[in-house]
Amino acid sequence: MPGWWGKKSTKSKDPLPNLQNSSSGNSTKSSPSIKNERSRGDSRNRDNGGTPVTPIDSSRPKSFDEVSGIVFSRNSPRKSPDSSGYGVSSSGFSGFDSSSSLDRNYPLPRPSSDQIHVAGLGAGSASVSGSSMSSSASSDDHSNLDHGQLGGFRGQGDAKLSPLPSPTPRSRSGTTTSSPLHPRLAGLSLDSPSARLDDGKSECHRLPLPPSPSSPPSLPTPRSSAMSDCSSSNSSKWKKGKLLGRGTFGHVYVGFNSENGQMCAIKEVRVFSDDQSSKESLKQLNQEIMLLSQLSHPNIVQYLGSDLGEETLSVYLEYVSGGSIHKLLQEYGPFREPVIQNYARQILSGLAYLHGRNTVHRDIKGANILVDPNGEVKLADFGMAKHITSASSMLSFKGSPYWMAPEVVMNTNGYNLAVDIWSLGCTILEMATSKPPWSQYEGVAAIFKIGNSKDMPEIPDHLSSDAKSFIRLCLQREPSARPTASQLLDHPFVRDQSAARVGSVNMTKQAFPQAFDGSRTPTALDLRGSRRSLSPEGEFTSRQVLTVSRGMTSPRY
Ligand SMILES: Nc1ncnc2c1ncn2[C@@H]1O[C@H](COP(=O)(O)OP(=O)(O)OP(=O)(O)O)[C@@H](O)[C@H]1O
Repeated sequence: MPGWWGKKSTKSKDPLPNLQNSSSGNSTKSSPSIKNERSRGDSRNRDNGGTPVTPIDSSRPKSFDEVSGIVFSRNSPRKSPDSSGYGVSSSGFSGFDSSSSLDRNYPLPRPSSDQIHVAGLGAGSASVSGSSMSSSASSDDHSNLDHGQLGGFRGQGDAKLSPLPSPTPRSRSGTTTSSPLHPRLAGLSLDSPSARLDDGKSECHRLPLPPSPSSPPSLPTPRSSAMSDCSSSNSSKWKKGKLLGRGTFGHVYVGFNSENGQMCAIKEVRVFSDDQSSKESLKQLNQEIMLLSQLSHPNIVQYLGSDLGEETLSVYLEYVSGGSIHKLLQEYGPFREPVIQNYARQILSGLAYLHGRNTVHRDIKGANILVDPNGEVKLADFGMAKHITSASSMLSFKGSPYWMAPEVVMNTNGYNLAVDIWSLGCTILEMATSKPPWSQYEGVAAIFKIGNSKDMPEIPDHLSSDAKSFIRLCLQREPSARPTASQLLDHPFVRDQSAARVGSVNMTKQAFPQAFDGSRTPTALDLRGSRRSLSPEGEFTSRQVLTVSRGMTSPRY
């Protein structure tokens, strides 16, 4: 066991930690989870009109859920398993040398965040994400929110409910996108349990332009067909296919456009039930729409449009048929290091792009990272993501416990983009072992390990020194000591382009050799991949893609 691991984690020897006696000595952290969603200066739960959080009966043993007001992730290892930068400079960072002391206590520069926008709705405030947790004593980061920059559900007709003006959202075709939100949806007050569209009819709204460079030339682009055609509902263009999976707030189906042959993923949420959970679902999905609609990057699942129907809100997303990293781990076991390197580089690339837009994902983990048949990795599930401001780092307590950064657990001074770097480190460990760090501990003990101990999660010995160095950098307890995503792109673990030259295709093949049985005919979307390779040197030819995509079996859903 490497010395820097600190003391060995001993399963369940720790009594359930008394979080009230947190070592940080901050009285507000007695129960990190309950209080953390509160905005500065306002501890009331705005979503429930200031109703105080139900006190916990201290006279009996408590589960973590009770202590924290948090319900654990469906992906929690102790729960049922998941059924479930572009041109970013290193901002003065001098690079990595794996043999140096960088991975110990190298004083790394803080991520630059000159102007970070607060754009998120206070999603998830009143309940729980299935793959994540959030405090129930939520306001919705109101103190951090600039509603003038985000469309939302606050107040019908509220002039503040405009989409983010900056940075100007552009589609991959370079055209400025319009608001993804139906005006009436934007004006829908979630505070009113009876909020409905006037006529209840299914309508479409102006949609952002799709990634035309990736669309097969022989096929009409989504914009030229379903995506920008507001004369009829998007839903009439997309036929709902098989169920891909269930999230906390709805179901995800395959969608097929019988007019142009394209496929998508349809995330569907029932919207007009007059219950809090439905409103919460809608709110979270709206947040995801607002954020995703402004993003365009090969390593981020592309938003294609949305459709508000009588009873459902459907969000059309790029279909990533390989399933999540979590699912691949479940099916095929731990990944080999070259695959981890390749995936890590792509995740970092997506994160560098996201962080360059001052947006934090907040729920990076294997279950929220999808993989294409050609090995292209996409960040998904932006329900937790937020734009943040440097002046008001977030205080909300959201994310998935085992992937959660110490500052989120303890939440002494809020947190920032660096939480995603911690979660990336956890995800790399997840890829190497099929389990997240601290998975040997039950929820509250894991939270204690993350938040109150100085221990480093166990890093497998079989990993290279570069990999270990990379993971240790990500898992620096002091957020400011963690490198930024763009800095990490210079780390030898991911900088080495030999893996990229081999190409994502071979990486995938190497990772899942049993999946390549030659049985599957390549699709148009497979061909699309040949024009979308991230790596400058690693562009693969259509032939390569054809060779590999044939036979990549989809994970079982
Ligand atoms: N764009 C997509 N392409 C292919 N599959 C997808 C896509 N988006 C989601 N899925 C799959 O659909 C299922 C449900 O996804 P969803 O994002 O709703 O929930 P989740 O991430 O499992 O949980 P939660 O939203 O509660 O965190 C998952 O299995 C996920 O892998």
